[in-house]
Amino acid sequence: MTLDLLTTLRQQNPIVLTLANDVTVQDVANGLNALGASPIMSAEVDEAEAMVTIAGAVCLNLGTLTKLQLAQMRAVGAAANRQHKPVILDPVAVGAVPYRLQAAQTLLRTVHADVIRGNAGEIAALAAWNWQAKGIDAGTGSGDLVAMAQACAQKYHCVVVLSGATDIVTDGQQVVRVHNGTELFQLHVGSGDLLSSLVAAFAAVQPQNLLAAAATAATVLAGTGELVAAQLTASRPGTFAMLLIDKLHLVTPAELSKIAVVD
Ligand SMILES: Nc1ncnc2c1ncn2[C@@H]1O[C@H](COP(=O)(O)OP(=O)(O)OP(=O)(O)O)[C@@H](O)[C@H]1O
Ligand SMILES: Cc1ncsc1CCO
Ligand SMILES: [Mg+2]
Repeated sequence: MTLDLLTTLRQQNPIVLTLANDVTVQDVANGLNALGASPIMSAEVDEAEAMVTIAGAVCLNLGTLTKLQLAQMRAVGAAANRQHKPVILDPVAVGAVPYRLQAAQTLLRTVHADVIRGNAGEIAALAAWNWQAKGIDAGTGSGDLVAMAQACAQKYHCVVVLSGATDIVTDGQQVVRVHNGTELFQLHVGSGDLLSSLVAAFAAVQPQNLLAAAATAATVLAGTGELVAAQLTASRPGTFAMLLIDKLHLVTPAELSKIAVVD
């Protein structure tokens, strides 16, 4: 993991195609843009191939899925696999809604996800581990989160980012833990959606090392949130969300290096 990748990202300004959810689409677009990537969203299956051609990576977010959107995700995902563009999957709420878990599993049979980014409840569901997810939130469960993330990565032959108080990034063997962050992320809906699209942005500039790309994305978002939280005198989720966008634009690799707790 190197934070110099943030400088590369800002120099290259990669196009990130996100098939977003209806709830957080604007936060995701603004977060990507503020950091230094170039967001594009799409809702039309017929433009799938052309969209993937101009993108450096794609993020498929299941947050408000419909049958139409699933068909679009199959088309975009297949095109990205063919064109060797990294595919990031955000399996929103698959731990809470069986329909979603089935939809994600079906999608993963035809599309290879290079990175899956989810909270503990979502990764547990994909790995078929016992857990009680709650809606879009991680929910409760016990067990070794690292082993769970590794099991999911091995099952789907991909990198997994299991986010939470500690973000766990693994390719099934190697493990990177990012200990930065702030509880304010949990009060701002869509922090995870943004993380998934930032993973895509870093994957676009470092496609040959997705473990490092994902770990850098996790460190940049968690570290930036931590820097913002340190400036707030009370728990203010609205202000946090606004200042987070500003700080994603201004934060430097040197600033993040000083506070990063990564092992
Ligand atoms: N308790 C916590 N302490 C510190 N940071 C946290 C905590 N919980 C989550 N984060 C950070 O929040 C970001 C989003 O992760 P999270 O696990 O909340 O995603 P999510 O559940 O998919 O969120 P959402 O559903 O709102 O999109 C990550 O950068 C993670 O490090
Ligand atoms: C609240 C919510 N519902 C579906 S997606 C979403 C945003 C968090 O992923
Ligand atoms: Mg989420």
